[in-house]
Amino acid sequence: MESILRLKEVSKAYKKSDFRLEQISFSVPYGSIVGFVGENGAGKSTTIGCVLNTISRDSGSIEVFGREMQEQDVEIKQRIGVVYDGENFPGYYSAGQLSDIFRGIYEKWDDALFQFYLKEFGLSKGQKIKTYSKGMTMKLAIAAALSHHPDLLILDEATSGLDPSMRDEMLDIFLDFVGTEKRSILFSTHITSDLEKIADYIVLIHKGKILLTEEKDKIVYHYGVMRCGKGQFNAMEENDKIAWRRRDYQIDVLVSDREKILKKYPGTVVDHVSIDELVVLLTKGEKR
Ligand SMILES: Nc1ncnc2c1ncn2[C@@H]1O[C@H](COP(=O)(O)OP(=O)(O)OP(=O)(O)O)[C@@H](O)[C@H]1O
Repeated sequence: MESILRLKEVSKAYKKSDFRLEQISFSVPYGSIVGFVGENGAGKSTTIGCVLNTISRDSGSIEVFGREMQEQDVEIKQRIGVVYDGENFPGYYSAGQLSDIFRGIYEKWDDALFQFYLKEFGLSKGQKIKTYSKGMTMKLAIAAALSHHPDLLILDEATSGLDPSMRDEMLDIFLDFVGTEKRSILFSTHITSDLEKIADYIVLIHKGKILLTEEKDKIVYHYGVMRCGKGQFNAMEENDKIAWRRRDYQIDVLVSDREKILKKYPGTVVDHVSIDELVVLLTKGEKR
């Protein structure tokens, strides 16, 4: 399948900490939303920094729109929209002033679309950004990122400051965005319920390594968690256990094919797994 973004064996070590990204490989196919998950400090922002060339990688390759991004690749950067958690713009500007600046930077800057989003998100054009609430600055950053018609949208915790109804509205906007099959989103977030709603793939990073790349529907519909006692756990074939956590009275075992496990071990309880529980089992659990 063709990809809008492809990372191959990307590694990065920081001089001032022990953290290292180790051989990160994953792809973002055209027309898809890829959820990028992992605990605090797992390496999500570092990976995104490598993609955007704000952090220099030590080795590996990154292809965007089918070609390797160079350091000052203006053409590729025109086609990427980025939203960070936190300060995206200097606070002394107003949304109206931002629009004047972006008109000069982005070839495809769309004033009408930007005005539309400002209205839609209830943002005033003249108010200084530093007087916005956190949610308002995030909405503004998303509006600005969408208004230069990017083909790839990179969201680094971009929705964490939004209330549930606003997040829901944003998810619809993101789904519309990828609807044409020509655009994609790399969506890093801790709010995995949002990914359950809109992601096509989940990429899990842990301590700088990719632990899982999987279709979201497979996780939601096929994976499961078997709740078993010691006897049931010991009777299970090793190959059926992906990861497990021992609790006081039961052991939770992550399995990749819920239906198969239910048939193979009759009378057992195998729940559907949420992305949150999957992440916990894979990052904190024991493995074969
Ligand atoms: N400039 C830097 N120098 C040294 N270490 C750094 C630097 N930037 C980040 N790190 C370290 O790299 C690790 C990964 O950080 P990163 O921000 O990529 O994680 P993350 O998955 O985005 O976390 P979070 O979910 O908390 O945002 C952390 O241990 C962090 O301390």
